[in-house]
Amino acid sequence: MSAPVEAPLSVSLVDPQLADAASALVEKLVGDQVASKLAAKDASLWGPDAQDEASRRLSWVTLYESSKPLVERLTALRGELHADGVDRVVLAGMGGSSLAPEVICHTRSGSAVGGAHPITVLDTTDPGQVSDALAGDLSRTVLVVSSKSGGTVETDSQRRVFTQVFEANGIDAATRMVVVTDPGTKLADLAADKGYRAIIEADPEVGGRYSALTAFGLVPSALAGVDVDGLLDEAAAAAPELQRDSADNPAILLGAALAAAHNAGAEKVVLADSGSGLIGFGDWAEQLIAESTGKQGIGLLPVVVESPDAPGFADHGADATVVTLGPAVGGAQIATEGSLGAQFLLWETAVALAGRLIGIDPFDQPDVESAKQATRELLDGSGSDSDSAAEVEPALVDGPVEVRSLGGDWLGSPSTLADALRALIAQAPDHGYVAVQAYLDRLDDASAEVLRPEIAKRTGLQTTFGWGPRFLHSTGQYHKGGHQNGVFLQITGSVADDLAIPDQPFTFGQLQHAQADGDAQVIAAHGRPVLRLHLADRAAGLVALTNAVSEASAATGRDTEVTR
Ligand SMILES: O=P(O)(O)OC[C@H]1O[C@H](O)[C@H](O)[C@@H](O)[C@@H]1O
Repeated sequence: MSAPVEAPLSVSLVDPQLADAASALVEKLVGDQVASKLAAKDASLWGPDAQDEASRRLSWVTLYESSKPLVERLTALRGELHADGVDRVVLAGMGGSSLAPEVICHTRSGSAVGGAHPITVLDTTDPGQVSDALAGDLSRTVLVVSSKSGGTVETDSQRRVFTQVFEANGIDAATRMVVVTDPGTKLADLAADKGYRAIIEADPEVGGRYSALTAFGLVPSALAGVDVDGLLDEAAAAAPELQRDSADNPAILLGAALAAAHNAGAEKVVLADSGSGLIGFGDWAEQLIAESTGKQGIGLLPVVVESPDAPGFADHGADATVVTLGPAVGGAQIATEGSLGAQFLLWETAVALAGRLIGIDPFDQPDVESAKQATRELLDGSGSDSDSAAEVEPALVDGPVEVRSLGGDWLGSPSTLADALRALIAQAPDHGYVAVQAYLDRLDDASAEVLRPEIAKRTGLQTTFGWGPRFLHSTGQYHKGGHQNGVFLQITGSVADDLAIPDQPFTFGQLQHAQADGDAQVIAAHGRPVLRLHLADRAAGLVALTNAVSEASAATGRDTEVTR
């Protein structure tokens, strides 16, 4: 048992106008006793249509207790693996099955029990990035295969290739596989059949994005050396405060403020870290907010920015609410502070409460499946090739960048990449947003991340950045289900060395491109413009693209840089 945890948790509504707008909603939540009803797992809180789903999705409110028995088992498993010389943890998992352990491991690497151990999170189909993970020291590697549904194609593909490469290196793959999944999935059956090292069943009554404190968050983190008992204690220490029907309950304040902002047209939630010490928390919150609320044409769009100084934060417009994780700085309207375990529970509770106030079901994700379906059809050949972005002749080839468009006849006849970017930006309505979707290698092509602040600075539009296919399991729901005012910049890249997926008729490279094509088709079918840029040379293409963004801003009429 860890030492008792003092977990000061606070939400400050710094902006008086927002605090004022939120106060009526705070009163309503308190009067309706929503916090205590949620603590009692009352599934009726989101209305009759959501009740059935909610009745199977509320175990997250007490995970700080129900996950405790896992701790001992995980400590023992880690000890056994270490005794075998296995201390490199690779995690195969998407969305809710990898975002929380990534934050936990990075945040806690300084406070790990018995010394920190690295974790490699593999939430990608990029052949280069998967190959790099395979090139690590396999003699010391355990693969945690995490999937609630047990059927996610990225995770299954990673499991297949690791199995093959373990065996090729003379390692019994079954001894290196730890599976986390819901009871009764086909992954659970396969793991039992093959005699995998461990099968850890997760609580099926918790959805993926609320599963930080279930086996999905705890197994990889504990194997990587994190004190997960302490994390649960942090959440336990915060719980009484979050369950109180009181106007100073931090979750009530945060949920009411987000809903009040949404209802006043400030539906983008810009998240910047201001010294919280929680590394990557914004990426975890992004999935929680986008998938929980982005549906029925409304919702909150999370925009994770580099710092409170980054474009989109201090210079935000009336369409955005700016939030610091950590102390309020740089014009923050809301600030949240607290330990990691406490902040997981705070944000989960606040988003569930905001969902009630906005009028959506926070536990479903009705638009995620459409892109998966389109990808499957492209891979099995049942989709029409003419629907595939890759099959369309480029409108333009500018140096290393091939330019195509989907979602209407808006591109015209660009003569440069900068023209094409201008045409895309011109499609954004006032208070719209730009989504940059990079189907590239998150490590080797990391320079792509500069596109977000550059585009935001030069257009004055809120701009998000996501690695594909990672974001499909996060903001992907919002893009299709939320406010339909986005324009989409999709980037794919050439594949130098493709990687086969054992016993599948497609490679990682083909899967990655089919995921890009499938999502582009679905977004275009919603009538939204997609500019598809294929980088025939990734490094040169990213340089050309960054230059084109500066060039394009000179004539978009949206260049706010000069006016600031
Ligand atoms: O854990 P899995 O079943 O593999 O699912 C991984 C992810 O898949 C989908 O995209 C869902 O929308 C996400 O909420 C989920 O986290």
